Amino acid sequence: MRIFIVNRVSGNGRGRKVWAEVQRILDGRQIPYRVKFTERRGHATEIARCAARADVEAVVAVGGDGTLHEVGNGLVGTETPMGYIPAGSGNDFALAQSIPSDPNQALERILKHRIHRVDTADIDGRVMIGFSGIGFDAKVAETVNRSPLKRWLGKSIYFFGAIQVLAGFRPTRVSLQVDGQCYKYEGVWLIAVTNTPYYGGGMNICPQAVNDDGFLDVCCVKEVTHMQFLSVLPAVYHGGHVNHPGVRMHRGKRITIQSDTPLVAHADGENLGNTPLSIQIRPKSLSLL
Ligand SMILES: Nc1ncnc2c1ncn2[C@@H]1O[C@H](COP(=O)(O)OP(=O)(O)OP(=O)(O)O)[C@@H](O)[C@H]1O
Repeated sequence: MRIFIVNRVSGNGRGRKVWAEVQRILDGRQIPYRVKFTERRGHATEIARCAARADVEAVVAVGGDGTLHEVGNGLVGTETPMGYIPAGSGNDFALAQSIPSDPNQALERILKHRIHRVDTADIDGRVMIGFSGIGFDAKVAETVNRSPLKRWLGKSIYFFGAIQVLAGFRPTRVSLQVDGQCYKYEGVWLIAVTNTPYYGGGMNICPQAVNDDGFLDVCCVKEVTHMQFLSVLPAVYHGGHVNHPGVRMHRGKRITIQSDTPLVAHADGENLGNTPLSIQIRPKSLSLL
C-alpha cells in the first residue's frame, strides 16, 4: 500500500488540485492507496515516520519543497521509498531529479517503483534533502515564506524577494570549514550547501552538485558590491556565476560555518535558525522513486 501525504495549501492551493488529479487516476485504475492531509508545519514528518514504521510500500509527498523536506525527514535512514509529486511554488528538487511537473507523469514514475538511494545531510538536528543556505538566500526564503504574495506570484516571488532583501542586506565576515580546511572570507553574502543544483525557483547555484556522490557542493558569494551582486544574479539561473571573481566553489563531506554577525539559514527553503551551524553528508540515506 502507498501512502500519499498531501499539503493542500502548497503552491497557492495547487496541492489540492494536483491531489484531485492524482486521486482520479488512482481510483480510475483501481490502485489501492491511503491519503493523509497535512494540518500544520511538521505534520508531514510525523505521518511519514509512522508510515515507515508500518512498513508501507512507499510514501508519496504531494506539495512543494517544504513538504518534500518534511516527508524526507520522516523517512531518512529507513528503507521506505519516497515518491514526490510537485505542487509547490519553487519545486527545485523536482527540477534537479527530472521529476515531471505533470501529476500524471510524476505518478507514473512512482508506480514504476525504481528505487534510487540518494544523499541527504544532517544540519542542526534536521535533515536537508536537496539544498540549504545561509545569509542572503535564507533571508529571501524567510521573506518569501512570510509574504502573502507567495500565493499569487509563483516562482517569480523569489526574484522579487531578492530585490526586497537586497537594499537592507549587510555582508559579514565568515569562517568556513570544509573537511577541516579553514577559509576566512570577508564580506560574505551567502553560502549555499547543496546535494542538488537548484534552489530559489530554478537558480542553478551549484551546477556540479550530484546527489549520490557522497559530497556536498558549496557556493560562497563574497566581496561584491550591492550593484555587482544584483548584476550577477541573472547569471545564476544558467550557472554562469561560478567563474565570477566574487564566487568560490568547494566540495566536501563536513561543512561548518561561523559568522561575525548571525546569519539566517534554511534547509530546502524551510527556515532553520542562525549561524553557527554544521552540515554533514549522509551518503545514500534516502530511497527515492
Ligand atoms: N495545513 C497546513 N496549513 C498551513 N501550513 C501548512 C499546512 N500543511 C503544511 N504546511 C506548511 O506549508 C509550508 C509550505 O509548504 P511547501 O513548501 O510544500 O509549499 P510551497 O511553499 O508552496 O512550495 P515551495 O517550497 O516549493 O515554494 C511548509 O512549511 C509546511 O510545513
